[in-house]
Amino acid sequence: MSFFQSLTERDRVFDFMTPQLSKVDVRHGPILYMEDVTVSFDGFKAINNLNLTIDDGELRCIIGPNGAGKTTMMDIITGKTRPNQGSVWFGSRHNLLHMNEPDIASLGIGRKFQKPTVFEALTVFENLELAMAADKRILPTLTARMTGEIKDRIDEVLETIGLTALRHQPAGILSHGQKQWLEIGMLLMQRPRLLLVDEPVAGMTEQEMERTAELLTGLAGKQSVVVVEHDMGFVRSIARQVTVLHQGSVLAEGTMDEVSMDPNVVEVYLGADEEAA
Ligand SMILES: Nc1ncnc2c1ncn2[C@@H]1O[C@H](COP(=O)(O)OP(=O)(O)OP(=O)(O)O)[C@@H](O)[C@H]1O
Repeated sequence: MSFFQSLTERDRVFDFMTPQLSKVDVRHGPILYMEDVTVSFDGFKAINNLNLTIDDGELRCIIGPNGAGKTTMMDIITGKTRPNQGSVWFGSRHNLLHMNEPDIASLGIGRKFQKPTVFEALTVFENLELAMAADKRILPTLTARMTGEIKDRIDEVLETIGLTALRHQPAGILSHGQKQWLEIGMLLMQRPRLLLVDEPVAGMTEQEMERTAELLTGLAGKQSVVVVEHDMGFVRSIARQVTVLHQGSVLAEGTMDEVSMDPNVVEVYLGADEEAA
């Protein structure tokens, strides 16, 4: 095929769309590797010798009581908080402790905070477009051809998040759940390899929770997804592997059934949760 023919291929993904991501090397191990990580705040160990690995394409749920260190763990992965000791690797090539927040994000680690922060006055479509344009690697090289590719990507993401019919509506009219999906879509625009999702179903209706479960389980495989969630019913509906954090360390790991039967977990977390329910 000639060079000019290759330029007209419909399904071609230009290098600028996935430049760093292909460099994440998972051939010999997990996509995320945390070993012996400790973080102290004024002498208090919010994370204490934490060991955690996430496999490529895995969907992992992280649960644990308030103050267990879940948010701090996400902050370490995204470069917001630096640990006092330990190693954190993305694939086998990228030492995240040597990188800053923007570089970690452009490597393909996306984070969804609990509160949706979509641009309410813009349409659903424009929000997705903006998420792509925010990628500094793309803006200077935009051409009509590439804009077409971005439109295709937006259509694909709209389909994934179930908002195709609402594409031209302002994001401000969306329900809480739809805003959460749109924000996940905004992260997907940049084709992340690892998505960190903080309490995605807080404040959602039952129906929205079901749709979110479908969305997250559908994303797994294509990317790795780490979900921090307090709603045990939701965790049970999506989780294959669950990690229970307690006092900054892993207390238990396994299927939801395995961890629910672990006496230590029942004592510090699930027992109290079920009594409260
Ligand atoms: N910047 C900080 N300075 C001091 N202490 C902090 C700081 N950030 C977190 N902590 C403490 O570290 C511990 C772990 O907090 P973290 O927010 O990571 O827990 P969490 O598991 O996310 O809790 P929650 O479920 O309530 O969100 C808590 O005791 C918290 O008060």
